[in-house]
Amino acid sequence: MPAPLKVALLGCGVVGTEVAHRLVTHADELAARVGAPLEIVGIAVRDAASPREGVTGTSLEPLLTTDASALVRGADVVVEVMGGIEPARTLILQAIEAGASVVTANKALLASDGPTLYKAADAAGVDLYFEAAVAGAIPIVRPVRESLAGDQVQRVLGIVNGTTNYVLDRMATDGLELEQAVKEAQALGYAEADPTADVEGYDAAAKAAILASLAFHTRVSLDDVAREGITGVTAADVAWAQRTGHAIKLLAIAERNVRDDVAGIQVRVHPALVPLEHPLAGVRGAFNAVFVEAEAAGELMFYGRGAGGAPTSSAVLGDLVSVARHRVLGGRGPVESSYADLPVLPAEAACTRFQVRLDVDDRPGVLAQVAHVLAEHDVSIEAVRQSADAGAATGVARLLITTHTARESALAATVAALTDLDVVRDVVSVLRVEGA
Ligand SMILES: NC(=O)c1ccc[n+]([C@@H]2O[C@H](COP(=O)([O-])OP(=O)(O)OC[C@H]3O[C@@H](n4cnc5c(N)ncnc54)[C@H](O)[C@@H]3O)[C@@H](O)[C@H]2O)c1
Ligand SMILES: N[C@@H](CCO)C(=O)O
Ligand code: NA
Repeated sequence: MPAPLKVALLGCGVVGTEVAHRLVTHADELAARVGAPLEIVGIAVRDAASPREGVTGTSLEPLLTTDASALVRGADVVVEVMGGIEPARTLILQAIEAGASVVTANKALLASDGPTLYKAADAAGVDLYFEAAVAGAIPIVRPVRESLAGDQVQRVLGIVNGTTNYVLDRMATDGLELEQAVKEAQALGYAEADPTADVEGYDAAAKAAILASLAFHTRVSLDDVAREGITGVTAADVAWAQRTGHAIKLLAIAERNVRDDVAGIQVRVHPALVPLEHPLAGVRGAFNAVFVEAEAAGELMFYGRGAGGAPTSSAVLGDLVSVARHRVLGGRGPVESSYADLPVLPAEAACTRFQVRLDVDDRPGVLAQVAHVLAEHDVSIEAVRQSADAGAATGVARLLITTHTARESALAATVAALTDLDVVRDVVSVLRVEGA
């Protein structure tokens, strides 16, 4: 068997500890799969003296170091699971310059500065793998980068944030308000003490940017993603969604689109109504799923755990085995593919169906006025439902309007005009309908 490959781990938290353990526990099998043993040469942490469950008192403890820079220079493969932009970015670049291949789980870094890393890896002739950065354990980066490399991806719809999926699911199953459900997610360790990155959609937006880059061979960064989190979703929205045969999901959407004869792509993250018959509607709890529509393959769905130490370590170790095999056998994996260079179209160009809930005066002619506003803005109505809803006051009717496909900008103008009508008391909610 060839000499061991030196593996440097950056970070020994939720993911790093699991990766280290599995490297030790399954050392023989991993060596057989790679064709060489994988030897951990060090684990970089902020404070080597602080006690760590599963590390302190084990054979891993002497490997802890606070000198990450020195560690990356002597490695064959660097596994970055520390997170954040700096020093992760500098350390990855140092590793690449020193000729090491890199495996990272860092979606935030890839979505903000991926091209710098890809370019450096390409120039140095080393691998940069990142399966764990999107939807944790679910194989999705590799299927899109490799298995679908001969196809034309048209659209990707993903539930890529487990925390928000858990929260929305709890709102649906027990009628919880958002705040209550977030507290529950925090108690279970899904949501951070500061849940902003999850509930405001930043985490999903980073993953959307990475998926869109891969699917459409185009550079897409976090700034290109139109983002709306779930903080505006109420228990009433969820109940109404159920009544009309939908689930509310936070979706990451990347799709081909055409605007003013210009072919481009659209990347957005927002809560959406998904018909209960759609496979994404059945993704419960903290699970993730990515639904891909490709020209030849048709519809595909990838489902599993998007977070957690063990599931995420599965993706990290899969990447580690791949890049290590390349070092043993020669060759490399795919490099960045951005040849298509499609423009990222503005959010207002997105086309989808909408469901608008309105409280209006309950008297003759009101429905006609409302319908006229939609017609004026070229928004076609698919269905209208009127109910004397519990929550609504006397003399007030609640209208639920579902539109045919309309442009985001047309819908926004419609909602503004509806708000200005005297007969409209309140535009209670506007939700996009996806996957229909
Ligand atoms: N936890 C998950 O479920 C999950 C899922 C997918 C991807 N990820 C990604 O994996 C990465 C790690 O996540 P985690 O949950 O294990 O984080 P964590 O906070 O549990 O662990 C981070 C580790 O990195 C170390 N570290 C941080 N900054 C450092 C620095 N400047 N110098 C030295 N060491 C430093 C910390 O000491 C700690 O050991 C992140 O990029 C995250 O986005 C996590
Ligand atoms: N916080 C993320 C996990 C890491 O990306 C989630 O809830 O899915
Ligand atoms: Na993944």
